Amino acid sequence: MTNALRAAACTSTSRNLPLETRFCTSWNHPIGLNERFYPTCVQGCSLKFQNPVIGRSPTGPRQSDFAEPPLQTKLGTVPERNGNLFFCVRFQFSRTVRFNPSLLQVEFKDILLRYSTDVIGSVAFGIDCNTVKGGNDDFLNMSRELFRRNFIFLLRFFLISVHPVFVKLLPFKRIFKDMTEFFLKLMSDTVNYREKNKVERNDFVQIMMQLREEDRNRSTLDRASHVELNNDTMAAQAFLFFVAGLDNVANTIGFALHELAMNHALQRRAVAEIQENIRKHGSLTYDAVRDMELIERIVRESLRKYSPVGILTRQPSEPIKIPDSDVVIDPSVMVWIPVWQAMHDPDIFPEPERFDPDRFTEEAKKTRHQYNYLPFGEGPRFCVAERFAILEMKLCIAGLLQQHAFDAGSKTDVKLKLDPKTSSPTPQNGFWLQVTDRPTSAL
Ligand code: HEM
Repeated sequence: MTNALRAAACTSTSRNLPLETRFCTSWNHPIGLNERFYPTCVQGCSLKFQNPVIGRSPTGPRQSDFAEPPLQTKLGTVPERNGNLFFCVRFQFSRTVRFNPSLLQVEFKDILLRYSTDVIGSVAFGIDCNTVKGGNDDFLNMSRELFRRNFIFLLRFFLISVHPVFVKLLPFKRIFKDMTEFFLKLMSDTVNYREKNKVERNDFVQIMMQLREEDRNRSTLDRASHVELNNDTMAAQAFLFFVAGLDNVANTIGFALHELAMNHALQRRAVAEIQENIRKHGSLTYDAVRDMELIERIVRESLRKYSPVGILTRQPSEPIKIPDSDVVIDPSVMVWIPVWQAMHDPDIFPEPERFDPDRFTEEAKKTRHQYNYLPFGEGPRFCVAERFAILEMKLCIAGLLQQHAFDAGSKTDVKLKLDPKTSSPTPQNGFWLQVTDRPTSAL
């Protein structure tokens, strides 16, 4: 048994994860940077992994980049993407109606992947991919390639989960040569175009360009303490967003839609909340989406029941004793934190297979330890884009429910079969749903 597996085994027997308050200070991300492969976009050797001891790189994204008000302005481009999404659903809808009037069914997995690709393309790379409308397929092909479930994908995932040394040993840069070159060129073209034409957009590329400018004005000594932001490191950073923000988002929305289709009472409550907030704010604005508490609880419950992340990997920066035991985790040990298991523990979330957004009311949350629910991780390495992702998903669900009613159709797997070949829950047969137009009188 490897050290990592041993540590995982001992944490999984402990219901109160041994993270406690020192989670934020005493646990590092175990994957280190390997200069030789830097900046291989593909293996995430981006600024994220710059310095596992210090935590986030000073030039990497900051949580504040995703907090209001910048979040509000970044989201400005998302309704536009939502517009395309509705167009796509309508297109599929009219096509199915035309070909087979009895089967008004739409497969959402592909549409949602296109939606999240368009959002990340716009937010992280500053380009309009329009994949939902069948535009830039290069970008979409990259996302499909990235999540292709083949032997290399599984091997790569398994090996880097077991030990960070595999990030150093495996020639990822060579294996994913085309992908690496694609993203490096994309970033350098975008930055060069903006510099030449003095274009400014409200997106992540702009933030990185500003940080690079600030960095240039720092002293040489100051600059030497971290990696320089240049087109390559910016591409690596944006690529991390690309990896982190596609499948997770698409699947979480898909599972939520599936559960809403199976539970009409819940769907009616959700639609009532959407109607109320659209009436209050005039349309599906940022404020309207922010105020939708039930939709947020639906997203959070989808993240609990179908968490895209099964384990978190950490390495203690000092020996850590597991409370109420004689187990001490040595800093040389890599630890797997079984977040999936905690979120399916019947003592913490009774009847864990039941989809119940009310587990996330303020009162219900007070009854649990905060580390029992970790879909976005915790501590210095937690997901920088949590708030952004939640809003992106809420906006998509609210927009779809505003226009359509969802139901199970003949192609729907009422009890979704999950694909055993994937590292995060993915429905084997996609998200087939029966879709009907919601009468305008309902809104
Ligand atoms: C359903 C949506 C998402 C889930 C469940 C999710 C989950 C996570 C988790 C668990 C981590 C921490 C990994 C660890 O502890 O090792 C993480 C990190 C990260 N996520 Fe997300 N994420 C989501 C969406 C996004 C999106 C949309 C973006 C980009 C726009 C994003 C960007 C990042 C980045 C940059 C990190 C690395 C943070 C760092 O270590 O500095 N994520 N995410």
